[in-house]
Amino acid sequence: MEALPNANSIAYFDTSFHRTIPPHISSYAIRQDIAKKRGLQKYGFHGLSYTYILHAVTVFLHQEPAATNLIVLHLGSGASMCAIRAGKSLDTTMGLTPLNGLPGATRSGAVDPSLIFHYTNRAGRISHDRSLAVNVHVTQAEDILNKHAGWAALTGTTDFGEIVRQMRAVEERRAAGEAVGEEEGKWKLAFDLFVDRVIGYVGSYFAKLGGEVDALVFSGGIGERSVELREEVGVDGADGVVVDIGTSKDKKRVLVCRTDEQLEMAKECALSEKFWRRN
Ligand SMILES: Nc1ncnc2c1ncn2[C@@H]1O[C@H](COP(=O)(O)OP(=O)(O)O)[C@@H](O)[C@H]1O
Ligand SMILES: CC(=O)OP(=O)(O)O
Ligand SMILES: [Mg+2]
Repeated sequence: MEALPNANSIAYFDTSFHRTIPPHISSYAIRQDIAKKRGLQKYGFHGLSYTYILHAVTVFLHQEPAATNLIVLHLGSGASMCAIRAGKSLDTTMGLTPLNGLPGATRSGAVDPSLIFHYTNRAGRISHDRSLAVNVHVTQAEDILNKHAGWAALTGTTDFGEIVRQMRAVEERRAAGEAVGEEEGKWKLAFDLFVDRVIGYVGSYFAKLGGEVDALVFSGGIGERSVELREEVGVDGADGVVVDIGTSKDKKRVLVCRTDEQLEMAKECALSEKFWRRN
């Protein structure tokens, strides 16, 4: 801003791609007058990434977006998934905020919302007795679930690659007959927990798309690089912007797409006529 004081600043909303999510999917089952007044609905995130991936994948498949159904996994420090029907977002795992859905580096992902009240209560169960409240205000719960949960809370690292390496090392030590402390089970717990949530949404989105899925697309640091995770979700593979890594057990196409949110923003700016008009 200081270096280019006369430049226009352009903001892109990471939620725009998800504006096509139908109301019965984007609404929460709460009073709708309050929901509308306060804007309490599913917005979804990683929209720039999904826009980029949809374009790259449809070019790769030689298919029109309007004729393409995908299940896309954006698995990075922040992780989400998207069901794309006829080139449009039908559902996504993040919600009103990025907290919902899959766990991530420091996010818990979906939890039973009542967990917050149990977490902040000494008794471990809901009570109206204030003396039982621990020194955690409910508003702090949002911070805890966003910034002090996920891999960081489960294992002490935010690096998923490290979790996979440690899990493998433990398995090797076990196989060699070495004693392994109970605490070392945390690596596998984090890995398996993530795989479980991912598979849960793959199944849900497969059903929502009526089984008509052109491809399952892996992206984000974990999706692009973790062969272990892809194997657990049912597939395996390589390198390039979009790579065909074969078919899953049910004969669905599996792709890996190196996503690029910055390039998507730059492209949208470059292609928008209005940004090139002189004032
Ligand atoms: N080979 C790998 N196996 C598993 N995880 C990996 C591998 N390489 C990178 N990662 C993980 O990818 C994550 C970062 O993904 P990225 O999409 O760059 O995140 P961000 O959301 O910060 O942009 C880190 O947790 C990193 O450990
Ligand atoms: C919503 C979002 O972009 O999350 P992250 O930056 O963690 O990927
Ligand atoms: Mg990210």
